[in-house]
Amino acid sequence: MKWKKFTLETTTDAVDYLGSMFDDIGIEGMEIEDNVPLTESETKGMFIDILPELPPDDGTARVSFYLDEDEDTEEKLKAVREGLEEIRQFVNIGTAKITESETDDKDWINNWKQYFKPFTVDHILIKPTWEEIPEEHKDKLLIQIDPGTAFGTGKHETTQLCIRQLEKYVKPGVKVLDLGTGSGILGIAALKLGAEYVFGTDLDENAITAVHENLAANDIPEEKFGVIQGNIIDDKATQDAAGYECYDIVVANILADIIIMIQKQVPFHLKKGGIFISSGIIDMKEQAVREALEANEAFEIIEVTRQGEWVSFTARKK
Ligand SMILES: C[S@@+](CC[C@H](N)C(=O)[O-])C[C@H]1O[C@@H](n2cnc3c(N)ncnc32)[C@H](O)[C@@H]1O
Repeated sequence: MKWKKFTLETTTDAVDYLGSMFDDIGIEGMEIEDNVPLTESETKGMFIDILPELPPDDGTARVSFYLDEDEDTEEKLKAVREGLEEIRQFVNIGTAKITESETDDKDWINNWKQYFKPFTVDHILIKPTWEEIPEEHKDKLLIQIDPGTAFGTGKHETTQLCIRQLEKYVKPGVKVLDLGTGSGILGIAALKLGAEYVFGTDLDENAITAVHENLAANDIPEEKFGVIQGNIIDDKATQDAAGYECYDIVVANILADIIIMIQKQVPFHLKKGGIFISSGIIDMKEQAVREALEANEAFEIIEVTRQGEWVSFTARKK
């Protein structure tokens, strides 16, 4: 589908009003560029390690919206301009200059799919659900994935670090807790490697749908993989749903800062002697995670693995 991109120069005070005006006239979605610092909870909700340095907030904002090439652009822009005049009555909307900055052919939701091709991690073949099995990999252990809008194609170094540790520690019949399950790729890998049952949690509601779809794609019965939206760090309902001291392995591929918090809770869910595989740790945060694990009397670190700039710690519950 072809889209036309329009960018409006405005103020941060006007942004909320613009959103509601766009809704009213049927423009779906908008992109906001401003220099307003993120709040602590916004930062926590983002999957990034290092925040970019922003120039000071000068109260200006650039708001972009997209119109389908086939719709009547002039009519929509007229409605936008009328809406702007109404908003101008009660809030400073800045210059309100609109520029058509780009015409592009994009399908943002699906474009990434052309770059997701089958690949192997040791003897495991990970392939998108829509691709054929390459002839030369017919003998591999197959995992089929469509992450949808959740995280986890398996391509990321942090996921591969976890898969390799799962290959090492999953024995037939084990129970696995997959924290930050995303597409469910790690839980599915564990089941394919012989695990009896997986329980997954994620903050992202899209993960729940993705896990169900990927279970179906891999012919895995739903009862083998329970999944809920929730935060095991501080939510008692999520902790109860996961259950206590019943897992042989806990795997968590999340950010270093989250691993530091989550490792305090993990021993309550692991059996004695159980294994905690943690990943998502950028090398500059390795020492901080190491210190947290060493300070946790329940754990002894048994292995540190690396891929690129990413680090994974494997610890055993004493
Ligand atoms: C890097 S992705 C990992 C996805 C998948 N497990 C993989 O290895 O490819 C991290 C996931 O953790 C989730 N997440 C972040 N904080 C979390 C928390 N406190 N509890 C559960 N999930 C969390 C994110 O929503 C995201 O889906």
